[in-house]
Amino acid sequence: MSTQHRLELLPAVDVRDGQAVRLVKGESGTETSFGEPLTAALAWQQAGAEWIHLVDLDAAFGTGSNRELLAEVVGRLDVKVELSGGIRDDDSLRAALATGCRRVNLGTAALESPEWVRKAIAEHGDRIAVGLDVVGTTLRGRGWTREGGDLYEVLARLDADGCARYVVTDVDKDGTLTGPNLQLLRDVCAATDRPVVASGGVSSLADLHAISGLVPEGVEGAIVGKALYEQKFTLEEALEAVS
Ligand SMILES: O=C(O)c1ccccc1N[C@@H]1O[C@H](COP(=O)(O)O)[C@@H](O)[C@H]1O
Repeated sequence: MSTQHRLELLPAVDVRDGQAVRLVKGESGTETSFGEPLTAALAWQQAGAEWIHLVDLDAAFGTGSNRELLAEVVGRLDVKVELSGGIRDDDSLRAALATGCRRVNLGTAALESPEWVRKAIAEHGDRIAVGLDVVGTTLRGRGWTREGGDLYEVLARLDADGCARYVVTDVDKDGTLTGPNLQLLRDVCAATDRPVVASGGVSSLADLHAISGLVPEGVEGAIVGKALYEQKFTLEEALEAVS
C-alpha cells in the first residue's frame, strides 16, 4: 500500500531516427513526428515536469540506436529522467546509468535474461525499474513484437528479486487516446507491494483523475504521451489536476 498521495506525471519523449515521435499501440510505422527530442523535453521541463520518460525506440525495436542523442538530452535536463529502450546487457546498462538518469526501465531483458536482471537489481537498487508491457496478461518484448510470458509469473519472480517498481503498459491502449486500463493497474497493484507507474491510453484530465484514484492502491505515477503532444490538455493543467 502506498503512502504517497499525489500522482507523479512523466511526460514521454520517445525517439526514433533522432526525432520525438508517438506510435499507435507501439507499432513500427505508425510514427507521428513531433520534432527535436531536446526541444520537447525542455518544453515539458519548462512546463513544470518533475520527470521525463525518455525512450530509445530504435534500440527497443533493434533498428538502431539514439544513445548519444539521449545522453545529450539527459545531460541538458535538470529534472529526473526514466530512460528506456534497448537496455539489455552490461554495456547498454552502464551507458544508460552514466547519462545521469535517475532510473532505467528494463523490458526485454526482464523476460529473456532473468539472471542478468537479478544482478542489475542487486547492484543498482531503485535505479532499476522493469517495464511490464502487456497484451491481456501476456508480456511483450523486443519492440512489443514477441511474447514473453505471463504477467503475474514474471511479476512474482521480479518481486522476489527485489525489483523496486514497475512501469505497466497496456500495449493495446498505448497511443490510442482511449483511456487507461484501470482494471489492469488495480490487478497489478493487488499482486505486488511495489509502486506502479501507469502507461498507455491517457486522453484527458478525467483519465488522470481516475489514475490518481489508484494512488492508495499503489499507483505512483502516470506516463503521458500523445495527449500532451496533441494538446488534449497542457502539462500545467495536468499537474494542477493531480495536485
Ligand atoms: O514506448 C513505446 O511506444 C514502445 C513501443 C515499442 C517498444 C517499446 C516501447 N517503449 C518502451 O521501451 C522499453 C523496452 O525496451 P527493451 O525491451 O528493454 O529494449 C520499455 O520501457 C517500453 O515501455
